[in-house]
Amino acid sequence: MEENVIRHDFSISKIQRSELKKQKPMLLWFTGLSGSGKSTIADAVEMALFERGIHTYLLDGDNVRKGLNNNLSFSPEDRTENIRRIAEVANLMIDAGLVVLASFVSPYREDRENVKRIVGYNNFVEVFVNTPIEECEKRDTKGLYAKARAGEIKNFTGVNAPYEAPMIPDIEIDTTVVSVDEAVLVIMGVIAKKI
Ligand SMILES: Nc1ncnc2c1ncn2[C@@H]1O[C@H](COP(=O)(O)OS(=O)(=O)O)[C@@H](OP(=O)(O)O)[C@H]1O
Ligand SMILES: Nc1ncnc2c1ncn2[C@@H]1O[C@H](COP(=O)(O)OP(=O)(O)O)[C@@H](O)[C@H]1O
Repeated sequence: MEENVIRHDFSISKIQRSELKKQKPMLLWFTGLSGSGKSTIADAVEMALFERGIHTYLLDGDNVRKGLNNNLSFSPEDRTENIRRIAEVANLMIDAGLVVLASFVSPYREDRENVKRIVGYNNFVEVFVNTPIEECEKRDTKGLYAKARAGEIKNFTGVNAPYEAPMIPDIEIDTTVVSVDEAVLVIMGVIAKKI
């Protein structure tokens, strides 16, 4: 089917949309265990960008797994499809000129590689929120680690499903030693030159 779909060349380009917004679009990808601090830091970075007049959008579990991807489970195949769809949505948003922030466990290295392929390596910044599992489990903000330990969740990342850490992330943050404000400063420092 796909071979019969022929792309139409529209008049307004990605570059023109980006110039109108006076910003360079990109994807800031937050990966890490549940409870590591991805959403908290992504939220704070989005606020910092917003205050500087940057047009953003934050993709995370609430607006994706409850909507677009509400037919997907946490099996390896469904996680791969989850991340693929998110990457395609992020790519459209990049095309629209936005700075996109995405906060997903995204435990598989190959899935994250695929995100880079889809959006383009130059548009991608990987933030590894590398908080030790002991700390994530102590926080247990949603009570999910307790459920997973009790055997009530069968493939919970870090407990009974793998997390493949990035080899060379662009930014790495351990929230046991870096505060939210410090994390924002580090991230803003790295992306300031790119936007
Ligand atoms: N089995 C299992 N493993 C990991 N996480 C689970 C699971 N079941 C539910 N949850 C909750 O769903 C959030 C992770 O969804 P993601 O879409 O980010 O996961 S993935 O990227 O497809 O692996 C994750 O949210 P965060 O805590 O924000 O990371 C969990 O709260
Ligand atoms: N330095 C920090 N950075 C980010 N979150 C932190 C930090 N210190 C404590 N926390 C707390 O850890 C929890 C992280 O939860 P959340 O951001 O939802 O993680 P995730 O999105 O990775 O599941 C929040 O309750 C947050 O207040």
